[in-house]
Amino acid sequence: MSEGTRVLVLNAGSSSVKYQLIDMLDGAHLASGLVERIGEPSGRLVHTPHTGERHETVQAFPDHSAALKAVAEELAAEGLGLDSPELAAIGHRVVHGGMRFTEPTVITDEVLREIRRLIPVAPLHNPANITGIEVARTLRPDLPQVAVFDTAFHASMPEYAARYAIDKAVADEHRVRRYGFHGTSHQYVSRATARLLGRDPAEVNVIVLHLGNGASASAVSGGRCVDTSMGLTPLEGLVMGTRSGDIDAGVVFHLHRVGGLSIDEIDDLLNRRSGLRGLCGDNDMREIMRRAEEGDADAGLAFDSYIHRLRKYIGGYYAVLGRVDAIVFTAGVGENAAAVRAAATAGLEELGIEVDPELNSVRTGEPRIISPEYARVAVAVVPTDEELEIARQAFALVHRQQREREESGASKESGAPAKSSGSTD
Ligand SMILES: Nc1ncnc2c1ncn2[C@@H]1O[C@H](COP(=O)(O)OP(=O)(O)O)[C@@H](O)[C@H]1O
Ligand SMILES: CC(=O)OP(=O)(O)O
Ligand SMILES: [Mg+2]
Repeated sequence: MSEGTRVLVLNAGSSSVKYQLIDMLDGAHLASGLVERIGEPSGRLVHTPHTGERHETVQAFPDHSAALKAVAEELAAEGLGLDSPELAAIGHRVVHGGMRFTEPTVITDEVLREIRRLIPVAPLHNPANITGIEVARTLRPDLPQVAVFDTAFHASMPEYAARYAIDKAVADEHRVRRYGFHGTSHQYVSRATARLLGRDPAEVNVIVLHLGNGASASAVSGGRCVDTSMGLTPLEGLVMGTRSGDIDAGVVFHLHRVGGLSIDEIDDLLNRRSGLRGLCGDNDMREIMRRAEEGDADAGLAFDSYIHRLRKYIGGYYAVLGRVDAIVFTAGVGENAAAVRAAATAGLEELGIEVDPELNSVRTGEPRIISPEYARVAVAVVPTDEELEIARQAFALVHRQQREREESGASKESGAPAKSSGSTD
């Protein structure tokens, strides 16, 4: 076991890899970066060292393996290579953990098989996560590789929120239930919001709106998730960049029977050609707001549909929680789009929800409250840091296992019965 204090976190997406190297002694981000457009003729690696200038490399990255090797070289050039004895673990974001993985887990061959088995319920995400794990294992086979699951935080949802109202036997046989995603972000942001309010997370009720490319809402009560908008797959819920969110399941039958589309075509339609992109051709909120401002009707409708769905979830989770202490916006759109925050909360004064236009327009990377002081519900913007949360959880697990091994070694030497390894697999 290494004495290292650093964790490399990999968040491998379908065509990108985000990474961060974090020192757990002080939480310092030693380096971070992003490889984009993997598999395309022209890719891009943006690397940001702890000190010094961020720099870009434009070149083709034919696959995830090439991308991760380039990341390893960037880190090595700064003396932060993957061969460093200071690395304690590599933490991986894994999107779907199914029923089984509700805790951070050291990745064995068997764990990897289970993550692979879950590909059909996270087709955009789990395959990339697996590639990241496989490449990292070949680069550092001796290091613990830890999976932190997007679904884990939502495992606390009560059955009545997690169940679909369908035949129980069919649901059980195929493990059809609502799992929820972006859990690492919802967990991190809900806690950070409690801190921002100067309150104990165990006391506060928060509605978290994670609005990135994928988007989800959650209702968090006393630090535990009680409902979330994504379901069996990351398709349910809010209107997203390219995903439809909530839809009548009858649309699928209709498109198949009457429209003649195959199931795979409908899958592609709802996951990749719907949401904002489906409504107006663009999936970047910046571009949509610009077009809407210029009077483009499709962009205007896309924006309004996005906001309408968001408001339905705010209202729904208000009722689920009964009392709301804070509504918090996070991820690319939530952190940056003041117009989305203003529109999502407009006219809700009767519910104690109000946003101060001046506070809302401040641009900073710091967690902040944007509601007036007198408002009953605090409205906040809290930048998410999934990578830091993954690093914390991976490091804590590796340490716990090391301590348990040491204790069991000591008890064997003293002749006392050994404790179990406490592995979470
Ligand atoms: N200044 C901005 N204004 C509005 N939207 C923004 C801004 N910056 C980023 N975004 C939106 O954030 C999205 C990406 O969010 P992010 O959380 O990085 O997504 P993901 O992690 O899912 O890739 C982009 O698609 C873009 O629409
Ligand atoms: C689960 C999910 O939607 O993730 P992302 O936002 O990274 O696509
Ligand atoms: Mg994200």
